[in-house]
Amino acid sequence: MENLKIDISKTFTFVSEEKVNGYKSQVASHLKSLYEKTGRGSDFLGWVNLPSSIDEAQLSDIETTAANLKSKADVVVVIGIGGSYLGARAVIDAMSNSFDHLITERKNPVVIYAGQNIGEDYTAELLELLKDKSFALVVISKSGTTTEPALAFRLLKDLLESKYSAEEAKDRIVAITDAKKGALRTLADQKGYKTYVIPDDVGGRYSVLTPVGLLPIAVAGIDIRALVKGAKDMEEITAKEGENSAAATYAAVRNELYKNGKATEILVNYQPKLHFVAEWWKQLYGESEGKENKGIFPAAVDFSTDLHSMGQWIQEGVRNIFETIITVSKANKTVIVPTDEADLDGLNFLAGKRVDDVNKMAELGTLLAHVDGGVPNIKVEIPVLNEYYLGQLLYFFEIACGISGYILDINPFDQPGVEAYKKNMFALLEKPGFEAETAAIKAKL
Ligand SMILES: O=P(O)(O)OC[C@H]1O[C@H](O)[C@H](O)[C@@H](O)[C@@H]1O
Repeated sequence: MENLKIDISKTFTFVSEEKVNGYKSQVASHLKSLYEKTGRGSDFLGWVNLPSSIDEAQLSDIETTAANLKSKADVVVVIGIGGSYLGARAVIDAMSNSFDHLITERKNPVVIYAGQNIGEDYTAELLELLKDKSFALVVISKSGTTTEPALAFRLLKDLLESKYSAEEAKDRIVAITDAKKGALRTLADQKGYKTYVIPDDVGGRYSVLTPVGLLPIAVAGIDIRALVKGAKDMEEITAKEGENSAAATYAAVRNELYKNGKATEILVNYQPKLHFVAEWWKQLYGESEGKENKGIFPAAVDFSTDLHSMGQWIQEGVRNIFETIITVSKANKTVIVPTDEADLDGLNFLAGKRVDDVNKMAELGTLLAHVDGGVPNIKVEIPVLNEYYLGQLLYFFEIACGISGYILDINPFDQPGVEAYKKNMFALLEKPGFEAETAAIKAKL
């Protein structure tokens, strides 16, 4: 059976193959540190063996809860931000019909999101919409104290409790949070919600294969067993192949490119369904590596859409970028370009071809043009877009991120910088306990 593959040959006019191979011994030792939990941030390595440690009981419990929510609700609102949001959305968007929200004959509820922004119009429109819908809530916060999801949950819980009896409202809420700490845990225990625990040693951005990702994904009717199996196989492949694995190669080459002035990595997809995989990847790499004044800036584009907006910059702008394409070998569905007698659009030369053939030539043509234009290219390829290969892809990026962070010599498992905005926001909002910060920030205004 085929597995995820990486091709870095189109980086070798910019960095030498020899130099990239030169990372192997340090990559082997970083992998050892990850497996033996001896490197920086070693308290947060629970994700490394997560795919192989998820058991049947956990999977069937999640499926049962998902079935319960499906039987009750037409709309399930997943409340969370950052790592408590992006993994679920990445998989749900990748595996759902592109027009899912417009499909009326449904087997599964529509999954929508809240708590990932503080837009008042978004919030008002959501509350308005839900008034007349049968809905349920999955609220996710590892810390249990993040402002954005807490605010959204307060509002949505109020609406739910005004619509249903106390007992029914309780049965329409699932909370995913810390085992003991945080306001969400206290509330969930008091109200008697069904809860799932986010393990202490799994950080938000590495939590997609815990109930954080798996429950919403299962609610959307997506096969979580195949997803976990894909991740488990990639866990095994990486452990077996070590410094020669695809993940090790990716970590090594991106660091060598970075050393040679390529400070921005652009993740490219040619399937709009992968947009949120890139958003998930941006958090994974951005929060893991952007510290101590170091780190590749993770950016993303959707092609061919963005070739008509960002393509010019990528082709001819500052030469400090490289691209990583996620390529899907075969589309799942078939659309053939028809012949048109008049051929006024001049497209008859494409007649009989699949739309994916056109997409693939756009991909290859762009790749070659960008390499010619001074943009090194890494290709990460999966055979088809399904749950199994998404599982491989997610674990591949996670383990590569751990290795890459260690090559960069930072702690890839903390995010101290995120606190700065929170502190200012609380000071500006005059949160109790922030009196000194409030006085200090007001003096700056
Ligand atoms: O799950 P939570 O504790 O609510 O955190 C949600 C997100 O916000 C934080 O500020 C962190 O920077 C992220 O790493 C985290 O994923």
